[in-house]
Formats: sequence, structure tokens, C-alpha cells
Amino acid sequence: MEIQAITNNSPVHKQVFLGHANGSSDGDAVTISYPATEVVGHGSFGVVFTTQIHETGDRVAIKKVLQDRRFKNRELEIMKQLTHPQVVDLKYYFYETDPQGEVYLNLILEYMPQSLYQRLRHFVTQRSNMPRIEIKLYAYQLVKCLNYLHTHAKVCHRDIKPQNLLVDPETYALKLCDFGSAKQLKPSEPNVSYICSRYYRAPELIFGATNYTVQIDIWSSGCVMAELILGQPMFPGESGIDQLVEIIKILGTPTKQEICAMNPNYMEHKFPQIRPIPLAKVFKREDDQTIQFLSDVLRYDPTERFTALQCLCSPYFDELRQAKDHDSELAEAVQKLNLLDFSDQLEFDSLSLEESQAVRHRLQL
Ligand SMILES: Nc1ncnc2c1ncn2[C@@H]1O[C@H](COP(=O)(O)OP(=O)(O)OP(=O)(O)O)[C@@H](O)[C@H]1O
Repeated sequence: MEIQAITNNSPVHKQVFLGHANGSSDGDAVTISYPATEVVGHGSFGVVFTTQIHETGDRVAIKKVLQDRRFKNRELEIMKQLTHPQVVDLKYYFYETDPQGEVYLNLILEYMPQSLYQRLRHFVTQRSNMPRIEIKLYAYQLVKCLNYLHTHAKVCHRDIKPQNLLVDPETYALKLCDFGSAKQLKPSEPNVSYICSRYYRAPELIFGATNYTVQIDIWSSGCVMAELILGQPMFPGESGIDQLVEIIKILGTPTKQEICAMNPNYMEHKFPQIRPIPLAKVFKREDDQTIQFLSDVLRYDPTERFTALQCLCSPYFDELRQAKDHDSELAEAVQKLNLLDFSDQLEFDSLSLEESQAVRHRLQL
């Protein structure tokens, strides 16, 4: 879904709740005003439009979704808990009722100028490639975001794709949006496997697993990064099962052990034996570190697949860490985005003291 806005002059005044009030119920109410906007873009779950808050001058995106009165809105509950530089911030929210009595929830979000999908299309239509360093900056921010989401908030996004990654090509900032499919996964409770957009679905989801982990987001992230390099989806499946065929064409047939790691209940083991194509052949112009990173991330076995923290520590990102010693455009971007700053409370809180010291050392902090 794209966003657009047509504004007229009369401002709207709204009583709204703060996105991050203390306590679990609706927090403090404040009044804000903004130019009336007419919605033009429609998505599967609602509409998103953009405006500017008069009182603060902040540009925002307002996502309006139909609220089922029987349930708490999970997207709202999750967004209220999240604060991280690589997560689109929930500034305020409010409810409104239309003349038919339907209730809508409006999420007022920090605005970002483009999606990564639009950014990639810009290069594809110019018949050029996204610069390698731009890909690396986005990939780093994505795994930094996932480390926070998976280890601190214990949330799995479940719909990582270029359309849900918002970027600012001027600063190279990247932020994750659309927590409409996100969920806190509990090891003892099954979860539906029919989530995530097709090209980015982890193989364990295609195998129908209901005991999957946050590692499904890592697979999707690998697919996104591969797409930024190739200029097109790496696994463009035409249907649910064809998605698996596309994966097998490159990674080869999964072994029995790998199938068992993806879904121990999957009994059908009859697959044609296809040999893997080395990733160095798929990504002919990429260096060894890039190839190694992609092969660490695009693994069938979710327990073998790198975690977000292992991704952050990958030598692939050393170029960003080393940039701080140079006087360059890259050093400036890394510094302005605070990419080498980590919070013990938000990003390393699942680690022991020794582990977090070792990680800090590896991340050259
Ligand atoms: N904070 C934001 N700033 C700018 N654009 C945004 C923002 N949030 C969402 N968008 C735009 O709106 C689109 C749809 O947003 P989102 O994915 O949250 O809605 P959705 O109804 O879940 O959409 P979908 O059709 O993907 O299911 C995004 O792909 C992006 O282009």
C-alpha cells in the first residue's frame, strides 16, 4: 500500500493518547491538530495517510484500521512497548466511530519518506544497482532492529519484506513498520504457519511448522538483502508450494535432518534430489564476506541459521565499524545514525556480563 495525501485548509482537532504512556491501559490524553487529509491509498488492513502535527511540527503517517471490538488490537499493544531507533515510533493513537457505528483505530506514526521497495525500484528503473554500502547500512540496521525485537521485546515481526522497511535515502536511516502480524512467541504455544509474504517465507513455514521461532524473521531478512543485491526477489515463488521449489533450486534439497529441524511432524520426505548452487555463483560480483553472510542467514535449519546478534557480529559489517577511523561520507552516516551505539538494557539484556563484554569487544565499541 502506498501513502498519499490531499490536504484542505481546515485543521482537525483530536484528543489522542500518547503512544508510550506508563501503565498498560490507555495513557494520558492530549489534543493535537493537523490539516484535514483525504485518504487515497488503501491497504489490506486499512489506509495510511500523511500529515503534519501543528503543535510539534512533526511529519507523521496515520494508519487507520478497522477495530474488532471483541479483541485488543495486537499491533497497538506491541507498538506501545517498542522504542528503538530502527522501529517506526508510535507517537499517538485515537479511536473514531463512523456513521455506521464501525470503530477505527488510528495509529499516528513517525513519518519516513520511502519504503525500501520504492528505493530499490528507483535503481531498477534506472538499470543500475543499489550501491553495496547502502545495502550494508540497511542490512545492519535491520539486524540491529531484530536483535532488539527478538531478545528484548521477545516479539517476532512475521512480515519482514521491502514494503515494511521504511528508509530515508538522504541519511540511510531504516525503520521497521507494520506490526500487524507481529506476535510474542511462547515456546509452549503453537502459532499459525500461514503468515509472512510469500517470497520472504522461511522454509519451516512452508513445511507447515507451528512451533517456529523468531528465526523466521532472519530468513526473511536474508531474502530482502539478496533482493537488494539482485534487483529482484531471490525466491520468486508463484504459489505456496512453488516457493519451496524456488528455494530448493538454489539451496538444494534439504536433508532429512534439516526437514526434521524445520518441522518434526512433516512425514512426506519424497523430494527430487537437487544439488545446491554455490551462492558465489548466484551473487557473482559479491565479495567473500557478503557470500558468507548470506549463507549464514539463508539456512534451512532455523537453529543453524544465524541469530540477529550473530549477524551483527559478522565480518560483513566490519566495514561499518572500521569507518569510524576514517574521515568519509560513510563515517558520517554511521555516526549520525549512532550505528555503533548499543544500550545494555535494550540490546544486550539477555546476555550475561561476560557475554555482553565479549560482544561489545567484537562490535568494537
Ligand atoms: N510511518 C510511515 N511513514 C511513511 N509511510 C508509511 C508509514 N507507515 C506505513 N507507510 C506506508 O504505508 C504502507 C502500508 O503500511 P502498513 O504496511 O503498515 O499497512 P498495511 O495495511 O498493513 O499494509 P499491507 O497492504 O502491506 O498489509 C507501507 O508500505 C508504507 O509505504
